[in-house]
Amino acid sequence: MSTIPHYLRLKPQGESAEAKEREYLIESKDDTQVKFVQTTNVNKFTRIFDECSQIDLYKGVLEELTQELFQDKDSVLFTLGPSNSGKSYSIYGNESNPGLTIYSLNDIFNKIESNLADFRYFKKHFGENFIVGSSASKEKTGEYGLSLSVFEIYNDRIRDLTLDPSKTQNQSLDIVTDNKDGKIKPNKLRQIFVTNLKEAKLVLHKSIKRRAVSPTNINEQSSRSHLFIYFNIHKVVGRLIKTSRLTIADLAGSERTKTAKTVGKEFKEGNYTNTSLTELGRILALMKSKRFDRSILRTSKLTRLLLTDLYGNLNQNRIKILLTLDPFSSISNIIHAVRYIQPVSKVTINSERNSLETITTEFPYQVSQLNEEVKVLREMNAKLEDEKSESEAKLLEFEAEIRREISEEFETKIKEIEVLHAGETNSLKESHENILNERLNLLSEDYESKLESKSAEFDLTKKNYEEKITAITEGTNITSEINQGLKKETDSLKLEREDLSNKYNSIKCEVDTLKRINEEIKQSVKHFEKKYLKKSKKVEELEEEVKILQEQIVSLKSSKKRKSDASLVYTEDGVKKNKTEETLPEFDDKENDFAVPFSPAMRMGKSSPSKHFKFSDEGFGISPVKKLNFEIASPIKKNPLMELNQDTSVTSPKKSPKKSSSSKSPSKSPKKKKLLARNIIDHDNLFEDE
Ligand SMILES: Nc1ncnc2c1ncn2[C@@H]1O[C@H](COP(=O)(O)OP(=O)(O)OP(=O)(O)O)[C@@H](O)[C@H]1O
Repeated sequence: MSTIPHYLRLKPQGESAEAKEREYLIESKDDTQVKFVQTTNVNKFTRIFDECSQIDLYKGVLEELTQELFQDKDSVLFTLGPSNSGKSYSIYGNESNPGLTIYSLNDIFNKIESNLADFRYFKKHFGENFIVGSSASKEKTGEYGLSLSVFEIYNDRIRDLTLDPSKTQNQSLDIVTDNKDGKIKPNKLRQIFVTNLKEAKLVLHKSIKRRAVSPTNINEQSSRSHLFIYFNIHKVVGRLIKTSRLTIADLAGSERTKTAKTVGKEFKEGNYTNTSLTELGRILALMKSKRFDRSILRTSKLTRLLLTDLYGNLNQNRIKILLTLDPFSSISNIIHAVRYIQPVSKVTINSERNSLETITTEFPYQVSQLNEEVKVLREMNAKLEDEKSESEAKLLEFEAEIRREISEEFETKIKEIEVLHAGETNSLKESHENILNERLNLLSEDYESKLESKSAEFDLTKKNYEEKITAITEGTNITSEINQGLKKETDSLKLEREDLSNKYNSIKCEVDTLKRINEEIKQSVKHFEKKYLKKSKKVEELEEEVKILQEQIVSLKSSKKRKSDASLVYTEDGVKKNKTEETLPEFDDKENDFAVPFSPAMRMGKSSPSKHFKFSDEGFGISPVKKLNFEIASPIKKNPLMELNQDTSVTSPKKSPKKSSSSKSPSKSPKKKKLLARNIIDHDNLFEDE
């Protein structure tokens, strides 16, 4: 006979100066017993771990349970202890000091990694709550598989920690027996299939991070929930899947709320924790009693999940408890925590390990019988489930039927009541109608008299208005006459305005024409002025030439006189006579005054006058000077516009109508022809002038 294995781990003092100042609360101790200060009792443990490494703890506590997983044995290890005493450290550890779970996983994978089965077997068996990662391979032909489940009990609610917290805010899973593996567990709890240590560590790390923690006076990151980890080893046996489970539970700190100085939410959490731990202690104590009833486990979720396994496995040594204490903390917390473990130390169990193997070899018939029984029971269970759902459906139908019947019953009752009250209603209706009629009569009389007085008033008002309308109509007639007169006047004014505007337009046109003419005249005057200046220049040149000619004439005259003097003969009467006097005509200097039009070229001695004028001995019938005189005088006397036209015709030899008669002579040069034409014109003009 022995007790349930229960271990104590003592937290080391720590290196900080503050830690070193703290009092050591252990009076005496060895490998299995410890006595704390201020206490009289000696506390016994299966083994006490002081200043031990993580691996030593694993080997001393969990290694055995891990190995037994492969012998189809379920195991439970849970840690107890005040806050900050090292429960989480022992179970998970840290990067440099991995905890019990990591060593256990490492051992599991060492066994199964080369013997993994195709995950589809497990998926098919467990269904939607069996989660397979992308790294899982189908090609495996081994027999094992490992899945992890992580959940917490927080304020008596169960939450799956493998799910995102946003999806599990108000989650509270029920506890059920899973038909697939026959285990008690939270309903729809996810099982995460992992194929190597790295994956398994990741699942653990992620899930533990989601655990409810809050600061207490003792620990900044105090775990406020009971955390459960399931290592499910699945084994393919023919067409069956066998599952054995290792449960590791990290229970919330068992410190007294007074020491933890918690308030509000934390105080409530503390109460839940303490209640569940007290319940755990109570049930552990009861377990040794013959009066123990399995139904007592149902009192809390913690006891149901932990002690159902404990109860079943009690005699098989597959349950272990680890208490962690900090011997440098508070004695009251230590005593408080030890109190939970005391009942366990008193529970004696059969040291003979009645494993399944021994049972199978010793009682093969009974085992096969029991297996048959289990099979039948499972079938019955399935049938009962079907019946249950059928009954539920029937219940719903039945409920609907009852509702229908009740509503029909109510309807008939309502009708009966209506019939009962029909007579009463009619008499009431009549009396009400009478009262109403009387009131209506009174009201109508009153209204009629009021209506009469109002209609008289209306007639009077109507008459007044009619008179006013007549007066207004008369006034309207006068106004229309005035309007007509005004209209006529307006029309005539309109006509007048049209007339005036027409006149204005024509005057405007005239003014525009005059302006244009004026502009043309201005242009002509300008043109003429230019021409006049040109001609004046020409006149000056001609005058110059005339002067030269006159000088020549004078010299010619004097030479002529000399010649005539030389030919003079005295007549009988003493008068000097020219020898040729009879043949020569009388020559009046003034009358026959002429000028040879020398061009500037002639004056320069480049051309002789004889080239331009033909001096005939027969006489000078036409005087070019006359023409010159006319040309000088005419621009001043004539209309400038006429002058412009004449000038154009004269200066343009092609257009001149007079040119044709004189230019016909083929013997004459163009210059001579021009001069000849001018002489003819001059001749005509001379006659006109005369
Ligand atoms: N055996 C040990 N060796 C070294 N350090 C330890 C040991 N035990 C605990 N610690 C340290 O003490 C601190 C508190 O430990 P831990 O968080 O495990 O306490 P806890 O009991 O889980 O507290 P709570 O219940 O409040 O969550 C941690 O920093 C941890 O590293």
